[in-house]
Amino acid sequence: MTHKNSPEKVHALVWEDGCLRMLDQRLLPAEEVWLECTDVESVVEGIRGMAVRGAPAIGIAAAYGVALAALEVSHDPDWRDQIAAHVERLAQSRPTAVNLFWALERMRQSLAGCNSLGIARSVLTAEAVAIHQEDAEANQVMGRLARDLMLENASGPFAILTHCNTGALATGGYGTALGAIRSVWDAGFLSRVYADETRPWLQGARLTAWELLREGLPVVLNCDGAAAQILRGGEVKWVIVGADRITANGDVANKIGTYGLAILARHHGVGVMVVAPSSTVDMSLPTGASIPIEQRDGCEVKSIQGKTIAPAGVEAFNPVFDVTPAGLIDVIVTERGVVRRPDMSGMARLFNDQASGSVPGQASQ
Ligand SMILES: CSC[C@H]1O[C@H](OP(=O)(O)O)[C@H](O)[C@@H]1O
Repeated sequence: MTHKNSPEKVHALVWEDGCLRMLDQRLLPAEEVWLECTDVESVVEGIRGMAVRGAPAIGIAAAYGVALAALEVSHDPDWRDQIAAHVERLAQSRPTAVNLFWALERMRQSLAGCNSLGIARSVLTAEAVAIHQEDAEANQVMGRLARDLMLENASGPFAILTHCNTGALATGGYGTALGAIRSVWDAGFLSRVYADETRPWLQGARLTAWELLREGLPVVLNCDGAAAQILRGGEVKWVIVGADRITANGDVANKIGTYGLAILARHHGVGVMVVAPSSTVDMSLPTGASIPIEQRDGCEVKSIQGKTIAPAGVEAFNPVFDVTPAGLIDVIVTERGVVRRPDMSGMARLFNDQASGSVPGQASQ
């Protein structure tokens, strides 16, 4: 077991000599265990089983999966088809985060330019590393943009509430919503950050609290049901979340519970900010109604880390994302810029190059 996480820097994924090391987030915060992925199937299982999760991190892992595919296939005449079949397997791992399909399309385009397996092996590895690095850099840019926007009207430190985990564990590093929170903290304007526990998978309790506590940020863990009372108190100025897919009109798919949080925030006059890189934008879908929402096994609702908390026979409803309409979002921050009061024209201004539908969004049937 190799520890790659230092107190100041957390990684979800580490690529080393043809091996993708994946921090198994299912075991956090109790244990830091690294899975050694040397074939595509282990990456597919890691994404599907949520050893790695978080929209950008899923895309990055899938990109490395394609690089592993090139290393895995043999020098047969149909090597290109074999890689394409592995890409298809990766595309089936989880349906909602468009970052997965965006990354796979970028790897497909890199593969198309390779005329030998030897070249494909080095080109695809370099492309996956680039996707990883670009995401980490985008998060730094978004952190600055979000911080500057929040400080526009700030007379002093303020509190933020966040949902799920959008930190280094969900991205190429630093985080999206958590990147914005880290940037406000570094500027001396963060009084407290409330982290929703985020039932049923507990990304907030197990991951966000872990990330922020190890860096000394003033994180307070709360039950999802306490968010209304917290927002009513007036201390929180912003609800900041990530995204798994943003459509052409600014609708946002994100962790289940985000929609309700946005309604609460609007009711209490609290700003709603979505922070997400352009790899999360899917201009091929006109509204959030077309976003495929992942339904996971009801056992995730009826148990916690293997301990049953509900009668075995009860039916469970477990959609793990919901869609927040653009009208409930005050601002979307991307590395390309900021969209205030998001709508079709605001999104097109920044993402017109994708408006042609070139983004491979797997729309629901
Ligand atoms: C940086 S965006 C992370 C995004 O992904 C999470 O979902 P999951 O943990 O199921 O992959 C959640 O929607 C976060 O907002």
